Amino acid sequence: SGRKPLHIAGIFPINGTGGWQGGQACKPAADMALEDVNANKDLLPGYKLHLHWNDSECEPGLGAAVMYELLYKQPYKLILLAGCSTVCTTVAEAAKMWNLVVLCYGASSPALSDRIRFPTLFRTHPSATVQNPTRITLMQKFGWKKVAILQQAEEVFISTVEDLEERCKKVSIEIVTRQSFLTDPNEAIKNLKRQDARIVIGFFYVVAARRVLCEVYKQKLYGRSYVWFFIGWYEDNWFESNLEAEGINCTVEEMRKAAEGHLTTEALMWNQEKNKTTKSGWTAENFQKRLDAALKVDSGRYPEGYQEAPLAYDAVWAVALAFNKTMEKLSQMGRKLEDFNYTNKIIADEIYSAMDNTQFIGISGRVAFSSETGDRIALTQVEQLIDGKYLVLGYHDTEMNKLTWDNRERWIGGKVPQDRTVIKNTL
Ligand SMILES: CC1(C)CO[C@@H](CC(=O)O)CN1
Repeated sequence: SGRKPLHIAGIFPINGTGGWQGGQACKPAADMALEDVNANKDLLPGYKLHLHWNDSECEPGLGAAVMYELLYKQPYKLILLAGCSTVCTTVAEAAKMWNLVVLCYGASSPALSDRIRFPTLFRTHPSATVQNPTRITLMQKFGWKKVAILQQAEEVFISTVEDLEERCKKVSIEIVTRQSFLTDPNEAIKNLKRQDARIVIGFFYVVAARRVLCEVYKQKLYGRSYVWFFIGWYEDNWFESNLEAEGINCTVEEMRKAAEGHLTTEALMWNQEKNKTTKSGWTAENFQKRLDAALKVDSGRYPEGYQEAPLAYDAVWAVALAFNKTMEKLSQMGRKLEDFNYTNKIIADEIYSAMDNTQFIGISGRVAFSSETGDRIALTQVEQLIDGKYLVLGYHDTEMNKLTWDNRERWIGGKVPQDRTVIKNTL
């Protein structure tokens, strides 16, 4: 095609069993974006983006080895895409030695917001802390000033809870107790009961969530006097699947009873205006049809990372838009993007500032990065499990601190549960 190549590196978690194998859907989504970007006449005229990639299996050690290989093998790469928090932590900490911008499409860990440790990191995947302002807004909306925390002892949850505690303090919401567990939640839940916790914010992966829910049933910490917040990105029927396999000694019925009425918060990864055309020319709806065909999901089996596929697609678009801006700027300085060779700080700084200012409407919604942390700015969604089905209750825009609410919430006792035992005056 006679177009000059612009080489980028990509690390995707595809095989392996530990962590998140989201590359299974994110790599095909990135390929779709490359196709669209290279077919777009207005973008990178005279150039073609080339993606050189490998599998990290969501293992940081393998991710580091794959990164060195991608960087040391000619040709030089201009930017590094990566997924999985553990891999992004490793590659983003090293990337500054090559003056490389790193763009993570699948990393939720709050630790990655540390600009000192990760000076060149950007993410199209929101940090897990993006849900905290939404949790606070819900507590204020329903008048809950005393809440409890139940968390699994994992780095991502520890730093998310620390952020939530800081935010609660600022608005004088009291954390009556913070219980954590490694794999068995029973003792922690017993402590919640002992402290008469009524509003509990949960932070755990889905396997632990099933153990929590069964123990909540056994200890009767559910129903009209309790509100549980769970993370919203578990699969829809998480509370009634895998019970045998995971040795959960509750029936589906008991799990449903304990789960009824709980709230969830999650970051939005698919543009809610399904038929609004995005920068790529696709609507989220048509993108989904195209992705389903590419992944052959007619069998109903969705590969891991399906939820996050728009984040990988938009990451490639962000690279193309940032490179476009960089090339224009560099040509005024008599330099060329393709001359970048890991030591040219001037070109590296132009790539950085172009990425920092990149904003567009993507398949995952408005894409923009916070200047102080490189974090994705995102909307969150609130759902409630009503009659065993998740219902969207509303959306929260953390930037504008605006809650869009449909008033569809339902409480088992017909009224909002209290955050503590209300002592009726006996007079
Ligand atoms: C929402 C989820 C599942 C959170 O973990 C991300 C993976 C990671 O942070 O390692 C992928 N997206």
